[in-house]
Amino acid sequence: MDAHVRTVPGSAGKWSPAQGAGDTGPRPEQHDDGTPRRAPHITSIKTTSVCGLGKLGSCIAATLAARGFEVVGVDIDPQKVGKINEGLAPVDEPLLAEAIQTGRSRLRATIDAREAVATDATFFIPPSPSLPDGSFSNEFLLKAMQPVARAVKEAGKKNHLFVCSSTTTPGAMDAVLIPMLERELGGVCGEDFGVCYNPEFIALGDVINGLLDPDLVLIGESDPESGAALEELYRKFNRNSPRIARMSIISAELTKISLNSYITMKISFTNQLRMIAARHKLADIHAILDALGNDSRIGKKYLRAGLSYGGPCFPRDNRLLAYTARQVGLEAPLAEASDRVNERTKQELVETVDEMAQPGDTVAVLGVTYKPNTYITEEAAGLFLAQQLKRRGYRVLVHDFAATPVNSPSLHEFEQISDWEEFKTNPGVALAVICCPWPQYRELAATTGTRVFTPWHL
Ligand SMILES: NC(=O)c1ccc[n+]([C@@H]2O[C@H](COP(=O)([O-])OP(=O)(O)OC[C@H]3O[C@@H](n4cnc5c(N)ncnc54)[C@H](O)[C@@H]3O)[C@@H](O)[C@H]2O)c1
Ligand SMILES: O=c1ccn([C@@H]2O[C@H](COP(=O)(O)OP(=O)(O)O[C@H]3O[C@H](CO)[C@@H](O)[C@H](O)[C@H]3O)[C@@H](O)[C@H]2O)c(=O)[nH]1
Repeated sequence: MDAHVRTVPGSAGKWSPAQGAGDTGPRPEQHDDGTPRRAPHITSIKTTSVCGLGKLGSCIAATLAARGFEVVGVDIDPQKVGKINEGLAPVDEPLLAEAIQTGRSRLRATIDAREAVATDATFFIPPSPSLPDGSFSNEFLLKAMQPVARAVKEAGKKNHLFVCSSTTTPGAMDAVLIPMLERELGGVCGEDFGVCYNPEFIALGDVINGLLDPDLVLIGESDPESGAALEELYRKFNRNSPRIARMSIISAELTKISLNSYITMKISFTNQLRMIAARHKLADIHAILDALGNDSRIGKKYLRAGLSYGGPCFPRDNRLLAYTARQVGLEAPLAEASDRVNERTKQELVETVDEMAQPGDTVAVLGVTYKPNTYITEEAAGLFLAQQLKRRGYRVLVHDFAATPVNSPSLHEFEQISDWEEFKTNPGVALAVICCPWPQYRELAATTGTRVFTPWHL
């Protein structure tokens, strides 16, 4: 069987939108051989469990509890479990502590995954790190799902709903994760138990509001009953009335990475245009982008001239689309070009700074996170610049409003600017480069002897 287009086991052939309760048409009552189709008997979801209480999972658990659902949180990290049980936020995220307080009477956490069995549905949200070929590892999802499946089997439970919220390689749910569940449970997915693929479109720093008021809820479903149960949960959970898009699991896996890949394409287009405009003395990239953004087909969002995109999602989700194309014998030149332009954007920053100063000079790199309001430095332009300048023989000072050597160990190799209040009035360096648009950097005074380079045009 083609691992990337798996038929729904036990249903009449390939999943089609007509089988989704959110779309039109009746669900198939029979298999191809005429035997009656069973349904997994999933009804209303009142109690939930969330496996993986990290940056995303802890927010899902807390907001579910805050919105009235009973929640059991599961994590292999006893510290995160302990924090939740003490009513404290296990990760730094605005509004998370408040959500935990609001839902405290309905939220508890454990390291014992078997406790998830007592709930109607389990959301799985462990890491799915990138592998060197661009695909995402299934290892943590397999390890998180397996004990829950075993416990469901031991309990003789028939109607558990398994919801995967981690980002997966398209095809992995059907080729790897569902077959594991079928083996462990000794049943057929979509008949004896249900599976949904349900990634969230949240941005770090705004996760709680992003979960409660999303533009889109995406549900890939093994069968209409499972999709309908999850849709009903979201109708109670969301504060707005978002579009709930229901589809096959492979469609949802492709939708998830396509959305991020489309936006990275937009950012790279902007950077390409910025580099072209920079070669024309009278061209103003801001005037150009402002005009372009007025066309409703383009829009103003993510059309800001700045630096490269970074973080834990955009770069790797875009590369995953290219991997997914290669797996079916195709190229994804747009995704690959976005990646190349992004790498070129990083190099261009280093070259520009190298033209403004010289090895031996002291350069302050201000903002080493991939965006404001987070401590994450993964694939951040500022961190890349600091590393490259140090290699070229500059003395590099680093500052950030959230990232420190403690929460971002890659900063250990740099001298830190610890007192921003003092530095901002008297920088005393050859050059200061604002690599992340934290608004506080607007306060940086232009003083004699210090040049300030602001690629984000704060
Ligand atoms: N952070 C984001 O902005 C974001 C956004 C959208 C999607 N995602 C996706 O969500 C997933 C998780 O991301 P994250 O940033 O929350 O990761 P994270 O590393 O912050 O958290 C993962 C958590 O899972 C726990 N864990 C690991 N193995 C486990 C197991 N077997 N059982 C239970 N818990 C286990 C870890 O201890 C950790 O607390 C990834 O697939 C990521 O791509 C993340
Ligand atoms: O005009 C812009 C806007 C943003 N960025 C950069 O884009 C990156 C990502 O920013 P943002 O989207 O705010 O943060 P993320 O937390 O990475 O969220 C993205 O990745 C998540 C994980 O997949 C998705 O759920 C979200 O929808 C998606 O926005 C950052 O480096 C920004 O500097 C730009 O370069 N130009």
